[in-house]
Amino acid sequence: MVSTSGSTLFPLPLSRGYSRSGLFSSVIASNLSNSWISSQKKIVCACMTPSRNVSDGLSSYKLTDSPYTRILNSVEEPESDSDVLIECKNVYKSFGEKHILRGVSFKIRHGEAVGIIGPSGTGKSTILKIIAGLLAPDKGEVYVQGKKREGLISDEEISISGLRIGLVFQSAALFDSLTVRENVGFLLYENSKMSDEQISELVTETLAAVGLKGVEDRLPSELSGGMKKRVALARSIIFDTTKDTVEPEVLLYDEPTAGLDPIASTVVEDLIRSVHIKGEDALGKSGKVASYVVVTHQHSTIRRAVDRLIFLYEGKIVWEGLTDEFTTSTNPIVQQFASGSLDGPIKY
Ligand SMILES: Nc1ncnc2c1ncn2[C@@H]1O[C@H](COP(=O)(O)OP(=O)(O)OP(=O)(O)O)[C@@H](O)[C@H]1O
Repeated sequence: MVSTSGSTLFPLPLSRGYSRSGLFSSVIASNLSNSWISSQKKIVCACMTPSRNVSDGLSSYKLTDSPYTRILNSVEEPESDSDVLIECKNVYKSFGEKHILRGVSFKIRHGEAVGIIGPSGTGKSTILKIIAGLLAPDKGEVYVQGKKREGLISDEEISISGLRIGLVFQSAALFDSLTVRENVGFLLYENSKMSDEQISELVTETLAAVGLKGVEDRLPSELSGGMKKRVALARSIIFDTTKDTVEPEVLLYDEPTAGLDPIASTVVEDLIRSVHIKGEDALGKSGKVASYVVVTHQHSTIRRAVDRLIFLYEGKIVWEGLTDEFTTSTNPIVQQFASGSLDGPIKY
């Protein structure tokens, strides 16, 4: 996980010299290291994996509105890549002597809900950070809407790609000394021309969309773990309503249900669905998130929140398929992982 001293948010073009009060600047300074701040300008990214069952052969795809509905019982990918938001091509990443990613390739298409699963330490969070532009691959490329990303995230890239990429961290990573309203509206307070009243209204509306009411003036310490995750989600889906166009958005969730009880997990899983363009939020409006990628270990999250899975093991994709196919796969790695057995190719 990205270490942020318990405080961070995405997407985040951090303050560019303008701050409507000293409050946010001082909070950032007290919460985040300079190197972290300078690395967090803004995320623009979207990856989607073609549903390909590497070891089992591709089974039927049933995704409604998916390009894969056209290629039932075929290992071929859709002919057109016009809906590909993010592509990772042969990505390698090492940390010192540890070779974490060893040639990872996949695409994320518009409208997809993708899960990345696999044993601990196989590089799932690392691939999210590479997609988000927080880490650079040692080798290989990341394409955002067909445009190759050079280096890490930058302001230039934002305007070129026109795709907003949000990363929702495992810990809700809220600013402890800011209220819920200030946390959710943070980017708008820092970067938009919206008035405080407009932002406050929008924050209330966005919180309602994730099923939270009357918590605007609370501090994060006054919220339960599940509520904090919902606040973090609200923060990642709030948009500047004074802009003419709303950028398409890809959200990357890193273990969004880790540490939650089963019911709180269900709430968060449904929330993830509801803010997707195929879902409907608590206010009955369709969601704005074009595609999302979830890294998770939770079976309930796999079943409930994603349509397609990518299985990462020892730095490579060893299996891809629909969520339904996960438990019936004949791939011994997948079978062992799905059953939680100690016997099998995965060694601990
Ligand atoms: N910045 C870093 N410096 C050194 N090693 C790192 C760094 N980031 C990750 N690693 C190492 O890379 C490996 C993969 O980490 P990563 O967090 O991507 O795994 P993961 O699959 O998400 O694991 P988990 O399921 O346990 O969260 C781990 O061994 C981790 O210690």
